[in-house]
Amino acid sequence: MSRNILFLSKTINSNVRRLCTTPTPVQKAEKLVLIDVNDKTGYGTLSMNRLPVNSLNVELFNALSDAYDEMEKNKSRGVILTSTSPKIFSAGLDINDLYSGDSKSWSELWDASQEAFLKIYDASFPSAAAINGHAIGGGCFFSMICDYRAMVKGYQIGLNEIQVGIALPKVLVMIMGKLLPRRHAEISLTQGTLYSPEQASKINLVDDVVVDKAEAIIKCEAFLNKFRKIPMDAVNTTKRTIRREEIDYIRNNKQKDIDDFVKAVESVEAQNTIKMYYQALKNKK
Ligand SMILES: CC/C=C\C/C=C\CCC/C=C/CC(=O)SCCNC(=O)CCNC(=O)[C@H](O)C(C)(C)COP(=O)(O)OP(=O)(O)OC[C@H]1O[C@@H](n2cnc3c(N)ncnc32)[C@H](O)[C@@H]1OP(=O)(O)O
Repeated sequence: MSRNILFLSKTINSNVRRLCTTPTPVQKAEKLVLIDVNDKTGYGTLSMNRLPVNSLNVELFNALSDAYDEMEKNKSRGVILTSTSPKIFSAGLDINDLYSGDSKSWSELWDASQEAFLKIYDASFPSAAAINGHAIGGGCFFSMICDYRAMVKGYQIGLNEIQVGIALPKVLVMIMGKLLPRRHAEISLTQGTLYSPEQASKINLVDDVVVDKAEAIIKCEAFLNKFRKIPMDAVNTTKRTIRREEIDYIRNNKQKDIDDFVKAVESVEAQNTIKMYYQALKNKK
C-alpha cells in the first residue's frame, strides 16, 4: 500500500484534503494541510503545505483547525504534525501580514491562531511533531503544543518573537515556562534564542534528535504507540488537568488576548522592527 502518492478523495473543506488509499491518482492538490491516515495504526499525518516556508496566516491556521476537527470526527488514535517542505517545518507568523496589516487583520490572525491552538492543545488524541526543518517563532510554538517532538539535525528551533519586536504573548510564556527549566525559559524568551536540535534537546525543547524525516516519523509513531494500551479517557483527563491553566486562559480571556496581541504588534517600536526584519529577509539574496 503506497502512502506517499496523493490520491483523489472527497474534499473535506476548501483547504484540507484527506489522503487515502483509494486507487485514483490525481496531480498534487494545493491544499494548505495534507492529511494522510494510516489505516493500520489509525494515526493521521498532517503536513503543513504553505510553501515555501509554511508561514502562518489565517488560512493556514484555519486549515490546521479543520484538519484537527476531521481527526476528532474520525476518532483518530493520534496525529503526526509535519511539513511538506524539505527543510522548513514552519517559519512562524507570516511577516507580510505583520508588516502590511492593520488592527482588524491582526485581530483576525490572532483569533484564528487561538482556535488552532485550542484544537491541538486540547485534542482528545496525542499529537507528535516530526520537525523536519526550521521551526521558528510560531512554528516552534506549534511544535511545543504537541505532546512530543522529534527534530532533524541541521536546522534551528526557537521562539524569536522578541527579535521581531513583538512582546511575547502570555500563552507562549506560560507554555515555554513549563516546558523549559526556568532559567533557560527566561533567557530564551527575552533574547529570542534559536537553538540547534542538539542544544534544544538539552533544555527539553525537543525530545529526540534524528537524522532525517523518516526517522522523525518512526519516533513519533513509537511515541503514539505508548498510548495504545492506556484508556484514552484517563489520559485526556490527566492531560487536561496539566494543561487547564493555558486552555482556560484563552477560553476565558479570548478578546483580551487578541487585544494584547494587536497592541504588541501595532506599537511604533514593533512596527519599526518588523519593517527592518521584513527588509532584511527580502534583501537576503
Ligand atoms: C493563543 C496563541 C495561540 C497560538 C499562537 C500561534 C502562534 C504564535 C506566534 C507568536 C508570534 C510569533 C511571531 C513570529 O512567528 S514572527 C516570524 C518569526 N520567523 C522568523 O523570524 C523566520 C524568518 N525566516 C527565516 O529565518 C528564513 O526564511 C528561514 C530560516 C525560515 C528559511 O531560510 P531560507 O534561506 O531557506 O529561505 P529564505 O530565502 O529566507 O525564505 C524563502 C522565502 O520565504 C520568505 N519568508 C521566510 N520567512 C517568512 C515568514 N515568517 N513570513 C513570510 N515570509 C517568509 C522569505 O522572505 C523568502 O521570500 P522571497 O524572497 O522568496 O519572496
